[in-house]
Amino acid sequence: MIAVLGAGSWGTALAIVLADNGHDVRLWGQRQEQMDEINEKHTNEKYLPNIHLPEAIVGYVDLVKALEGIETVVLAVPTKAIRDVLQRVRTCIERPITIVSVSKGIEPDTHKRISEIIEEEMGERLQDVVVLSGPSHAEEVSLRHPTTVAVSSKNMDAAERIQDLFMNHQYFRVYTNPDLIGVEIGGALKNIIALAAGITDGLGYGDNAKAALMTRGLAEMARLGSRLGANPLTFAGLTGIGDLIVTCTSVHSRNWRAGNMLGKGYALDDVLANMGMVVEGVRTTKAAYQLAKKMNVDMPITNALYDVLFNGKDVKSAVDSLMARGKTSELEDLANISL
Ligand SMILES: NC(=O)C1=CN([C@@H]2O[C@H](COP(=O)(O)OP(=O)(O)OC[C@H]3O[C@@H](n4cnc5c(N)ncnc54)[C@H](OP(=O)(O)O)[C@@H]3O)[C@@H](O)[C@H]2O)C=CC1
Ligand SMILES: O=C(CO)COP(=O)(O)O
Repeated sequence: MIAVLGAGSWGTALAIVLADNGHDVRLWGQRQEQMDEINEKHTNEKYLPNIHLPEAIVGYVDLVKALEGIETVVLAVPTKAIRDVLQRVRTCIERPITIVSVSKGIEPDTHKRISEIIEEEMGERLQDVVVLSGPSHAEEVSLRHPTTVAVSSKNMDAAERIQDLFMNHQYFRVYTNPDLIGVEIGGALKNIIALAAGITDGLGYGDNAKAALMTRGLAEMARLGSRLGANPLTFAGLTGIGDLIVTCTSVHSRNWRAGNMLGKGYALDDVLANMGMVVEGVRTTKAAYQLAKKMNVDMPITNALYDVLFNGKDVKSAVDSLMARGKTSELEDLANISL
């Protein structure tokens, strides 16, 4: 029995994987009518339209009941809700639990990764935290289309247990990667680049601009990541370039879609109000901007996006100012290693 906290797109899609793998799943959400829909109709139309959910998924609105006797919890709420949800979880459990973190972001102001927030909030009530990340749109996972992700943890035995839980030999393939920092930083920062890629698409620029953003975006992801202690090679893997590709090139991506609307001239508040789902890249842009300043790491795309999102800079001038920068070498400061 596994509990999945957060009945949005990703929590529900991962509940399907777990149910397909033979597990009973308690899917916890905060709205009674949504849990009734899951239990009576076996659907979650708002987040995964036209998908029939396996009957092994049972919706719970009562967190105490959802967590009764549970040892493994998948945490699938937006990053801004994580502290609040964990503070409630802590009071509901009697023994330490393993938490699988599947949310992607960095916290503004504290600059903590999600696994660090989980450790801080759970204290002694935490057995292990395992991060699951990679190129994986919920919409495609729920259709059982072939998908690959990676898991990482400070305790790789725990990561392997979670690999076994999620991996199946039909459509969901799970790799391990011991580089916890790289896995989390890649998954968080790719959302910034996806917003930027959406903007250039919205402005009507073509494939050259998008390839430039993705490549130079990956360079700045690796630059900050390696300064934080990540292995630069992780950025060439599923949780780096893999997730960057899927997020920058897919209409499923909420970050790309939000960027696309900004590129077409819509205001940020209207874009977010109309999305109806989380756009993590906005909050992560603030965190990465602050972190890059603090650590003196050059992140031109992140800085340009920060100006668009938080200083009202017009999108076209943000792209123009990126192109107007002084000359540099492609490999300069690419990673915190000597080349
Ligand atoms: N969607 C995807 O394909 C993927 C998403 N992710 C990551 O997973 C995380 C969750 O994203 P996703 O599922 O897509 O988001 P959605 O916007 O689809 O769903 C968010 C869910 O979280 C719930 N929620 C929000 N705030 C709270 C709260 N305070 N307490 C309890 N529940 C809350 C919402 O409930 P309600 O409906 O009641 O508002 C909703 O069920 C994000 O960090 C995202 O980056 C990672 C990989 C793939
Ligand atoms: O992380 C994701 C795919 O791997 C989902 O991206 P979006 O949040 O942009 O939809």
